[in-house]
Amino acid sequence: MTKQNVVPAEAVAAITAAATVASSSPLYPYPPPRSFQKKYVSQLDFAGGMIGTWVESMKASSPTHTKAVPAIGAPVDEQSAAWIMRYPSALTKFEQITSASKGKQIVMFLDYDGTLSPIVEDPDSAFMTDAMRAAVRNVARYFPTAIVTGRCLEKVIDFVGLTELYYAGSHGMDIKGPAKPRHTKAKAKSVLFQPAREFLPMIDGVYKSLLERTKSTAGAKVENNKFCVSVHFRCVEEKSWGALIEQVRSVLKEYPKLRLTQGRKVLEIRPTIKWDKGKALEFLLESLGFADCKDVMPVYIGDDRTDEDAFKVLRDRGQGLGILVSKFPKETNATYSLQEPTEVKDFLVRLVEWKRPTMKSRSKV
Ligand SMILES: O=P(O)(O)OC[C@H]1O[C@H](O[C@H]2O[C@H](CO)[C@@H](O)[C@H](O)[C@H]2O)[C@H](O)[C@@H](O)[C@@H]1O
Repeated sequence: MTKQNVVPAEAVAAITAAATVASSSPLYPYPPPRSFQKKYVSQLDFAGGMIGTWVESMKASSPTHTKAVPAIGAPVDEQSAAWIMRYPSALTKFEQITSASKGKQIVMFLDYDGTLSPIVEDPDSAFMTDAMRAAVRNVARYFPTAIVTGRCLEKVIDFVGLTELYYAGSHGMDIKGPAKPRHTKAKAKSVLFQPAREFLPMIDGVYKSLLERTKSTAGAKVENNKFCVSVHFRCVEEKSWGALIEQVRSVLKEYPKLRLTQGRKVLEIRPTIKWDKGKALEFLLESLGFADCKDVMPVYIGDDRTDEDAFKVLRDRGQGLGILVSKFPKETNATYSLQEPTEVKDFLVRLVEWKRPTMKSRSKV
């Protein structure tokens, strides 16, 4: 797990300060400022006085006043225009993306919630549409494709329903490949990797304790994601967020080997190992035989803080590109943006349409 997902006390203070600025700025702090990312890798600072700052962090990551980026063709205000110049739409820059991929194998990495499925109140009802499923299926015919998610493997495979994909569940801590890999350069073998296996009994224990401890908070939902646990506060009244974080704190103080990070109206509890979606991306590229390969172009599409780890890996490698799914201007390590899952679907469909004639004309040569 990298530093940028951890939201320790001092970073939270910075977030709070930045959030004040955010009322006059189009950007809300996401991820926390870099100066605060380095120091805190695994500690969970939950001293009594920090509850308030956690609540501030929860508010800062759930903005309600930020202006949405206007849809393509709609009038654009100055601030959104500056953001969209910096992170242009992957649809309007489609040709730029495809020409960058000339001579290279695209490998597609897709986050699930907020990327393939719209964000909904009930995590068990976050279904993807049939049209999205068809788009992902078609993409996987032409490019090796992996779903990289905070969800547990079983649930996301159930939601997606495509056996031909690679899956990295539990924020990359549970990786599984298709039974019959199609595109791999490496000798075909099924991939299975679980770097946090030893944490399974601990995660089970913390899940049960969190279920018990948070049951008095109306709307709170605890989800067991096998190698990590999510505590959802989307349906918790804001006035109860402090009580909820205190309940989570009281459980986690018994588990120094676990840490707390934050996603979209969700608190995520996971092992302190240095493993994240970025590491999962690198692992999968290696498994596919593209470890030190120059002619590969990984494309990662995601909407959440945890996806920033993968965007950053691509930036640091100087290879491939990240596409942030967001209706709101955010700081990001991605290169391009898309506003919502329907635009993700449109992008995937265009990619297949672009690849299909290329494949046909090649086969005639
Ligand atoms: O890595 P992801 O695939 O983006 O998973 C991150 C979390 O996604 C889910 O929660 C989010 O989506 C829910 C359904 O739309 C929504 O109700 C919730 O507020 C969001 O945070 C999932 O339920 C979590 O376990 C994942 O950690």
